[in-house]
Amino acid sequence: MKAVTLQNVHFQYEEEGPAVLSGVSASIQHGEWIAVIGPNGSGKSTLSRLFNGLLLPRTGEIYINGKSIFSDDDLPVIRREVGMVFQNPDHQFVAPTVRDDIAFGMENAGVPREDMLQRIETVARQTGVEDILDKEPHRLSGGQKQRVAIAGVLALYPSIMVLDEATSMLDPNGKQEVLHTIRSLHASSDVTILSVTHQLHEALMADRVWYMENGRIIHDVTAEELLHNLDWLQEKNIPLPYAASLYQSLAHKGISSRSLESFLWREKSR
Ligand SMILES: Nc1ncnc2c1ncn2[C@@H]1O[C@H](COP(=O)(O)OP(=O)(O)OP(=O)(O)O)[C@@H](O)[C@H]1O
Repeated sequence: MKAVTLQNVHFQYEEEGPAVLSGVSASIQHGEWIAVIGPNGSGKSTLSRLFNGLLLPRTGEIYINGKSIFSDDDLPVIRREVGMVFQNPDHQFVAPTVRDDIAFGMENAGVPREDMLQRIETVARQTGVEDILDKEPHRLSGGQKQRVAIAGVLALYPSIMVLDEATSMLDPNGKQEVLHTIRSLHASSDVTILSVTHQLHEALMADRVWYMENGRIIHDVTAEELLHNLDWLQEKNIPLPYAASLYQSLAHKGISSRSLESFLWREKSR
């Protein structure tokens, strides 16, 4: 059974409005990390919001861990199984301290108190927020806030985590902190990850990349395949990471640089 199956999914926000998703079919294996890239307005965020039924397709089917998003019985289960982290770290807090904030979702889900304490400890360690549990969320840096948001989602033991441009509002340090957290989560757990991003170097950290255009996934490739199609990426006006752009310039001059290629791979697997 796949973690996610999308079958010919169509979506539009208004009855007579334009098609936003036009026949999306794809699937994700358990434990896989998929990054979604593509131009503004191509439907990336909309697609990510279908994963936990925040939005429902007009037509088509979505199965999450084998359960249909259209089943009234399964939808509440799906909502528990899919954790969402959004772009703006300031919009995700409800409690006066980090600890209470992580506990909030668990209280709503009826997690027993002893389990809650244990889970807070575990997810705080996973996201590196152990030392700020008693702090007020609004006093934290952007990277810390997003890691607390991820901790709150992880505490509910999701099997799928959707991150919609979770690093885009962060400074370079904050981005690094959050990416480090996602990478170690991917390496150490079997949580399935879908991350929407405009940054190619972030997308290259994933196992597979979906490139969207006009409401369709027009490329579904491994990160390796993407790295070997740098010319195509440039045609699509996707800014290349510096090392990739240097590699491409040298390749165009007929200089093949094995050491730069291995550097790119080291960057990817770091
Ligand atoms: N709530 C909404 N109501 C109506 N139209 C919407 C709504 N949200 C998004 N859209 C439209 O749907 C299309 C896809 O938007 P979406 O945010 O999914 O794209 P995106 O690829 O995530 O874009 P970006 O990279 O700019 O975030 C756009 O044309 C957008 O204007």
